Amino acid sequence: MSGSCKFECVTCTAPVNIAVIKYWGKKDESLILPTNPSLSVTLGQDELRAKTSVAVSESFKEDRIWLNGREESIESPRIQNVLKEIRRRAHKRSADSKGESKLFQHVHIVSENNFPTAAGLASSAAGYACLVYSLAKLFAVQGEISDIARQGSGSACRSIYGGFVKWKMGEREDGTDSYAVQVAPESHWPEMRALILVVSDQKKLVGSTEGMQTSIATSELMKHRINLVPKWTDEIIEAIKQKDFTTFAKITMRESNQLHAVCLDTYPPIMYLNDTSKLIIRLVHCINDILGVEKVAYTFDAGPNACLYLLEEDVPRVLHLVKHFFLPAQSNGQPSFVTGIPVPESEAFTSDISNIHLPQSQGAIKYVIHTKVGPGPQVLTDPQESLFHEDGTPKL
Ligand SMILES: Nc1ncnc2c1ncn2[C@@H]1O[C@H](COP(=O)(O)OP(=O)(O)OP(=O)(O)O)[C@@H](O)[C@H]1O
Ligand SMILES: C[C@@](O)(CCOP(=O)(O)OP(=O)(O)O)CC(=O)O
Repeated sequence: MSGSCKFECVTCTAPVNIAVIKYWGKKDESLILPTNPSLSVTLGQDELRAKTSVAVSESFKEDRIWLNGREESIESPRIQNVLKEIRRRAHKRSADSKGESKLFQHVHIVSENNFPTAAGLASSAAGYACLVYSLAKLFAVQGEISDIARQGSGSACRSIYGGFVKWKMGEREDGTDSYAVQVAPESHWPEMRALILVVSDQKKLVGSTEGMQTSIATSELMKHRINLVPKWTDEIIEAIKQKDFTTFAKITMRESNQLHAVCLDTYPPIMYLNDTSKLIIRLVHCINDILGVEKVAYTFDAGPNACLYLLEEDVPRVLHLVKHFFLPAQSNGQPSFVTGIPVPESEAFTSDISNIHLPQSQGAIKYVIHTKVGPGPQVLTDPQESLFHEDGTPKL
């Protein structure tokens, strides 16, 4: 527990995850139960993380939430579902110990992301995982909590664990068997890297929630996908266990392409990929052709930003090409084009460039985040880290 405020409070961080087998479709909208299993890689929190402080006090008159410096409505059904479920489990746990007064107090929540919110960078996953993890610490809720995060935003359940994480679809109608499990820890494949190519950090036109609803309602291809995905999930888990990058990459790319084919098959069609996304896809295939084997994989969520998975040894060479084709002519106001883990200066891969026949698209990628596989949520014990002042008011 942080001692930074006289109110009882806890501060935690939680990571983003980017799926290689995507969740797309719900069979139960309110419990958030998926139509297929999914699998993701949890990314490093130095580069991408949500941070949340939660506090209880007798003096709080109502539940409240501040996100990125602004008060938001606490009435959002998803936040309400999360709060209700945490309190229900905390009450159950304390039933034998005459209950605790804090269970009857109101909660204040302050959260911020160190990257753009609602811009296709999985802020909802990190945000809800952080909220649930922090509340569980505050109210001493033990056991599985990824199923609570799932009720905030489906993909958030996978951010409760580090490394490589599967969200089990589950079969029960009450959703009790639909939760996340770690397939391999972050230490399993230390060479694995991710490059997030930020094409746009604007809010997307069709959110994931709405997009997948329309796909389920209208796409014929979706039925084929739902049957195929469990097999791909098993195969990619085996590839991760064996550290077989080629198989990992092939499944990742084909799976992403299939998701976006389903989006196009949705009526009216949804187009998350833009011209830059398509150039990135072509560049990755050119690089893999030059290298003679799949050394880089792309995957796209519900937006134009690419996540490239690759091994550490290939990062300088790939970044050199990304810069050649996409580096802005002038600084975009970004301190540097590549942020995150430092990359050693590359040799000049000039022959690569002459072998790739693609147009240069200067400035089409705004910036790149270089990160690796990371751990799950963390508790911050340093009182300085709290997002509350000592008098219990939020630091805004
Ligand atoms: N730190 C946070 N704490 C609580 N809720 C958050 C936090 N960050 C984001 N959210 C919630 O998630 C919403 C954004 O989710 P949305 O799905 O639109 O974007 P995204 O997660 O960034 O993109 P995508 O899901 O396509 O990767 C916010 O409006 C807010 O409700
Ligand atoms: C394309 C995706 O990123 C979709 C994520 O969808 P959300 O988890 O944001 O959807 P809701 O459950 O409705 O909140 C794929 C994935 O992360 O698996």
